[in-house]
Amino acid sequence: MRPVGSKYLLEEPLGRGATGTVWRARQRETAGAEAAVAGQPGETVAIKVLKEELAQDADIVMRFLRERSVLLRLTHPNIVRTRDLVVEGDLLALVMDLIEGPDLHRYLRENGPFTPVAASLLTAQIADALAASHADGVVHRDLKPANVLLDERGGQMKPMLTDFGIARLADSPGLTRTHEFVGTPAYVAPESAEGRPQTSAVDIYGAGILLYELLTGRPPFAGGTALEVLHRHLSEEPQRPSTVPEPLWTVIERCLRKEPNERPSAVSLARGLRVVAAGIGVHSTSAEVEAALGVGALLAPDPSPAPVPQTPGAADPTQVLPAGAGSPAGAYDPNAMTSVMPPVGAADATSVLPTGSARPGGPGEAGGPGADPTSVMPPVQQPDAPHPWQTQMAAARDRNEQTQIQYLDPEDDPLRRRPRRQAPPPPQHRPQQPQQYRQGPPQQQPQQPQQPQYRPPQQPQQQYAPPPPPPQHYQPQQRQPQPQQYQQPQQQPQYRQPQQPQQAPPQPPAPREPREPRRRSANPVRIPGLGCLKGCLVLILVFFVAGWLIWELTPLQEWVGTGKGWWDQVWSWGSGVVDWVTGIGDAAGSSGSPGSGTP
Ligand SMILES: Nc1ncnc2c1ncn2[C@@H]1O[C@H](COP(=O)(O)OP(=O)(O)OP(=O)(O)O)[C@@H](O)[C@H]1O
Repeated sequence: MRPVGSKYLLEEPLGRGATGTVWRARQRETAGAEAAVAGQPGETVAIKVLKEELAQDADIVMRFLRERSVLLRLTHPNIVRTRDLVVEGDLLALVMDLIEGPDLHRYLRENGPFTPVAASLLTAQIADALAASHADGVVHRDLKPANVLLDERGGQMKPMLTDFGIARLADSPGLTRTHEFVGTPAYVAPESAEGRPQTSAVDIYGAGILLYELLTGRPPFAGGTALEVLHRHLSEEPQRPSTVPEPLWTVIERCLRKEPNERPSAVSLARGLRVVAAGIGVHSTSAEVEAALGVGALLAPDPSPAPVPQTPGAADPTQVLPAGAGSPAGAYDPNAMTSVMPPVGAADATSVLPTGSARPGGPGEAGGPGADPTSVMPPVQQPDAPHPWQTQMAAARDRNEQTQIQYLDPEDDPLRRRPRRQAPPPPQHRPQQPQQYRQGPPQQQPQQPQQPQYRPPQQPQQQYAPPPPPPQHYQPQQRQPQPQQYQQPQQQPQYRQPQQPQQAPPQPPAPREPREPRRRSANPVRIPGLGCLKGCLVLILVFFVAGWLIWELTPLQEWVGTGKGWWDQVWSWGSGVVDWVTGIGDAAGSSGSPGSGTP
């Protein structure tokens, strides 16, 4: 179990998303005053530990801290409560209420679509949560079934909207640099896809997509590539599925308007959905049915939608401003940053700033280039900056691809660092070879004298040594053989020379006297076939001596009965063979000459 701050212990992972991993965790001790919920020791909570690249980015840490007050005060029966924010070293974490139940995405996958009434009532509660957050100036921007948890306590399913504020963190420069995706193609509003100014109406569009998915099991614009999906959001009108009642379709169609100003506010959406739910049930009265059919009149647009900064990467404080600017609770407080910083020497480890994360004057510091708290204008997008759509597309592609691909010099690639046989060195370097041979095991020396597999002089770092002696024995300064080292085959091969030959090598053990390389022959002149002739002569000699011994020491001489000595007997055998061969030659000559035929 890993501690988070001094107050929490991570127990087991519950799931993993694009921005981090959510853990089931336990409270160790009561949190400090800066936490929204102090909690009790032993209480179970959910903790979203944000990805390291988020936590290591000073901009994001500052934004996280600046929005702390917004996130912590965002309370609603249908919003997963953020209890505490922990910043500790390289760790950023949101402590939330633990919701016992699946998320809506999983529920849909396992149970199929909802009935129209159930879908309407469930979405109405989500709209309630949006209405509360929009009133507080907070736009979710990543509304989708996966971000709706179903609280199943008490035998009923209560939708709980989660991940508020995460989209804004993900939108900051640090994450944009790593091509993370903010939003999900199937739920992205047309204005977000196009890079137009966004408002809280993007959440209404998301709610319309979500409602459609609850009714049909899939979002209206899905399938194909992410680019195609985004294109469909921009150009295609959704079609009413036959199973969707007409009043409900009126609501969906209004939520999915391409023009954000034509979408209803969250408040009117919630009200409209309840009216529809009442009018499409089997027990609905005619008045309820009438009211449902006239739902269009209820879906009034939001007169003052909460704004979203246009340019990803801008730490725009207007994003945390409440709609009712000037109200004490919601007004942007230029001192917000100082208000979330603990006093120096604060005892609570959960509220301390990470070391070096808020460098004075750094990009994340108030007054720094990336986060000017006094600015109220959204920054203007640079003309040559990538279009938000491009960024989102790249991120969508890379979403599940955490591996960073970068060029690696093969010489530096440990996987490619293999022994490479080199061309023999030029003759003038031959005198060096015997010493290099002796870096191999002694038993290999005879087999390899003609195959110098060693580095050419111009590449001293690529010396190949068949056995794997320790690195220090390959330093250029050390050419002495170390036969005892060859008894260590378990050592890792080291095929590269150290890159700094000027460095003093480690003190080697006392070297043995170098042995002369073993030569196959002392005779420098090579006569082809000489070896074979010598072998034959030796063989004849052996036969002669063996025959003599047998002739003299065994009864063979008596059996043959010639009475001759060994030498005489051999001489007579030789004469007999010569006569026989001569006779054959004569016979062949006489039969081949003219007139020699038999009469
Ligand atoms: N407060 C919570 N209580 C219980 N489970 C939670 C809680 N918050 C999230 N989870 C679970 O953790 C998992 C991961 O959540 P997370 O929000 O990271 O996923 P996501 O929404 O798919 O990712 P993202 O929004 O980053 O793209 C989800 O399956 C969700 O069910």
